[in-house]
Amino acid sequence: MPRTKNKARRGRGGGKTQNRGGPNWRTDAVETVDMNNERFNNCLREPLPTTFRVAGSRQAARLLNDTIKETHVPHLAGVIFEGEVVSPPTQLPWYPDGLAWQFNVSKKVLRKQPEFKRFHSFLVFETEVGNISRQEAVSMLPPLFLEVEPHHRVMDMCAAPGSKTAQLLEALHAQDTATASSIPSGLLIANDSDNRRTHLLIHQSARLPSPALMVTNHDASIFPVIKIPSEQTIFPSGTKTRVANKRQHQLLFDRILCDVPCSGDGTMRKNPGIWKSWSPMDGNGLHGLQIRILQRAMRMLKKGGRIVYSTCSLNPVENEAVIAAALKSIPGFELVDVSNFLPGLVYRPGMTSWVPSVDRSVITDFATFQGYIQSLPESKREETKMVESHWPPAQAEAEELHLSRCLRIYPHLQDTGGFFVAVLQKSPGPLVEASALGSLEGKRQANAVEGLETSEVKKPKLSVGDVEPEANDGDDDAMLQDSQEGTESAPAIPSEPRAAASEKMKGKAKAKEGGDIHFKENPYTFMTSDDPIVQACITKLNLKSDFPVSNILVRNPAGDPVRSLYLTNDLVKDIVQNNDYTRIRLMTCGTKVMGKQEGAAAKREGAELQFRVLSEGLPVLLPFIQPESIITADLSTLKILMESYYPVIPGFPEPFRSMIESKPTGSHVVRFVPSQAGNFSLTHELVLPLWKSNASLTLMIEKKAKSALSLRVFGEDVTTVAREAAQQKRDSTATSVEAGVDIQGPEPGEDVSGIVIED
Ligand SMILES: C[S@@+](CC[C@H](N)C(=O)[O-])C[C@H]1O[C@@H](n2cnc3c(N)ncnc32)[C@H](O)[C@@H]1O
Repeated sequence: MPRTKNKARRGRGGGKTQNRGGPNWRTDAVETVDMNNERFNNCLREPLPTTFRVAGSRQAARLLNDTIKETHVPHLAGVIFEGEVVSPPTQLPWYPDGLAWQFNVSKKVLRKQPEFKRFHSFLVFETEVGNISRQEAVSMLPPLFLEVEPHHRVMDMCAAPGSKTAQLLEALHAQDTATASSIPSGLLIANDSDNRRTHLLIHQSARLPSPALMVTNHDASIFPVIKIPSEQTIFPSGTKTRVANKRQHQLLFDRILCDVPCSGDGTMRKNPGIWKSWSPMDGNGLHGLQIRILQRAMRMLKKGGRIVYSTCSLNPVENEAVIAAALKSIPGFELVDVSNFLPGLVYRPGMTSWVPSVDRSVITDFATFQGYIQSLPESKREETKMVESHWPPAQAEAEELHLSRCLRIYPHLQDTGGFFVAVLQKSPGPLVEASALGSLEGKRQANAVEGLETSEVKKPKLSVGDVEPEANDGDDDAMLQDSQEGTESAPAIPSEPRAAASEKMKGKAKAKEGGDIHFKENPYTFMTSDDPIVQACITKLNLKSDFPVSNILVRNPAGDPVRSLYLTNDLVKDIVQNNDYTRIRLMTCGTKVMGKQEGAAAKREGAELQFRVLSEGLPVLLPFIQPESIITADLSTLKILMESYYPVIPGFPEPFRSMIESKPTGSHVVRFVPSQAGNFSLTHELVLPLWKSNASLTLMIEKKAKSALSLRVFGEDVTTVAREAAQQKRDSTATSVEAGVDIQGPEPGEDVSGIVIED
C-alpha cells in the first residue's frame, strides 16, 4: 500500500506517533528498502488493461483461439490511430496454451478504428454466447492452481458471480470435444451465501452446461455435511444387509476453492472507490469469517486433496494471517511450493511478519497481541475486536509453516490487479502422533485436538441417516466435524456478537433436524425410466441404449414434465436422492437437455406434447444419438438458415432438401460438415438443433449465438435480427437528418456488450 496514504490517515487520526513496528503491513525487509517505487505508484493509478480468456472445452477453445491468433491479431498489428501506434492484443505469458489475452486501447480506438471495431464486435458476441470470458488476469489464477480433473469432486465455497466456477467447470469437462460434451464422473458444487448472487451463478453456468454441476446457497463457514451412499463400504460379514444398505457417508472433496469475501484493496485499479473508502478495519473484520471458511474447507477435504485460498486483497491480515491461523488449528495440512507451477508468472513470496492496524486511524503501535492488550485499560479488553491471529506467528513458526510459499501478486509486476493465492495440501497419510513430531507440528496437532475437545472426548453416535466419513478415507476429521459442526472452536478467531451466534446455532439445530423451512426453491424429482415422455424423447432422438435414462429429472414435487427435462451424472443423482434439498439449499443441478415445444405453431401441428433438444443440452446428448439420425448439411444450407427466421423447405439445395423432406415434423439434429460457400469456408464441424414445421425450418439457437456464429463463419452478421437492426438505424438516421437532429447511434454490439470498456 502507498506509504503516503497511511501517513495522511495517521495525521487525520490525530495524536498517535509512528511506532517501533513501522507502518502497516510491514515486513522486516521493508525497514531497509526505499519504499518509493514510482512505477508501482503510477501503476496503481492506471486503469487495468482489458483481459479475456477463451472459454469452453479445451478443443473448442483452441479452435477459437486460432481464429484470434490467425485472423484478428495480424490485422491489429501495426495499426496507427491519430498518429499513434496502437499495440495489438498479446497473450498472457503464464496462461496455459496461450488462451488468455490482454490489450490496452482506448474506447475511442475501439469505436473508430475499423480493425479494432471489428475485433470489438467479435469479442462482444463471443462473450455473449460464453465462448470468451472477460476476466481479470489475476482472477484466472486460483482455478489453475487447483488442477481439476474430470473425476474430481470439487467445491467452490464462495462462487458468485462465477468466473472461477466457469474455469473449474471447463476443467471438469476437459475431455469434451468441440461439438460433444462428456459426462464427467466428478462433481462441482458452486456455493454462495448470497441468494441473489446464486442466480448470477446459474446464469453463468448455463454457458457451459454440465450434468456434474450443483449450485447451493449456504454460508460456506457452516456448509452442511453432504451424504452419499456407501456402496463401496466393505462391512463385516455378519452385518445385516438392511444395516449395510442404510449406511451413508460424508462426501469429501478432492479440490476446494476458497475465493473468500475480502476488503478488495487489490482491485483499486478498477474500483476507484477503494481509494476513498479503504480502511484497515475492513480486513480486520473479515479475518474471522475468512478463517472459518478455510477451516470448513479443510474439514471437507479428502486426504491428499488440495485447497486454493485466494483474495483480491494485499492485506496480510486477510491472507497470511488467515493461512497461519487455519494451519495451526487443524493438523495434517501444509502449504505447497508452487513457485515453478506457472512459468512466466511474476510474484513475490508470502509475508512472514507484519503489524496489524488496531483501529481506523492505522495505528500500528503494537508488535504483539499481548502488547496491544496490555496497552488497553482492563475494562476495555473484553470489547476489543482484535484477536491474536491478526498478528503474525513467531518468526520460527512462520518459517515452519512456510508462509513464504504463498504468492503475492503486486499490480506493477505484470500490469494486473493485486492478488493473493495460497495452495494447501492435506497429507495423504494418517496423522502422525503429536509426541513423535517436531516441536511445531506437535504443538499444531495438540492445539488442534484442544480446539476440538468436546467431540474428541465424546465420539458422535451415528443417528438416523448413519453418516460416516467417506469410506475409502477413514478420516477422523470428517467424523468429528459431523458431530460438532458449527461448534468448532479454533483458537483466537474473532467471535461474533453472542446473540447473533446463538441465533445461528438455533438455526443450525433446526437445519440438522431436517430441511430449512425458509428455503423456497422447487425440489428436483427423478423420472422413472419408463415414463412415456422420457421414452418418447428417446425414440424420437434415437438415443443409444447407454443413455443414462434414469438420471433425468424435473423441477417439481410430482415429477411432472411440465417444461424442461434435466440430466445429471450418477454422483449428482446420489446427492439429490440422499439429502434433503432444503437442508443443502439446492438452487439448481444438472443441465437442461430437453424443453417442451411451446407456441401456436406447435399446437397447430400437434407437436405441443413434444419435447425438443435444447441447444445448451445438445453437446451432452450428442454422444448418445445414433449417427444415422443426425442430418448432414453444408455451409450454404447454414447460410440460408441464418439469413431468415423460417426459410421454406423448397428453397434449400439438394441433397439436404430431399433428406429433410423425408423426416417427420419436430425436433432434429443437423451436423454441418466442413465445406465452402462462395468466399467462405466452414473449417470445423458444427452440430445444431433444428425444428421442422410443415413448410419451413428453424435453427433452434438463441439470437445472439446466431450472430456470434455468423460473425465467426461469414465475417459479418447475416442474421435477420442484424439486418433489421441495421435498417432501423438507417431509418432513424434518415429521419433525424431530415429533422436536422444530430444523433449518435449505438455502436455495433454496444447494447449487448457485457464487455464494458473503460476509457
Ligand atoms: C470474492 S467474491 C467471489 C468471486 C467468485 N469466486 C468469482 O470468481 O466470480 C466473494 C463471494 O463470497 C460470497 N460470500 C460472502 N460471505 C460468504 C459466506 N459466509 N459464505 C459463502 N459465500 C460468501 C459473496 O456473496 C461473494 O459472492
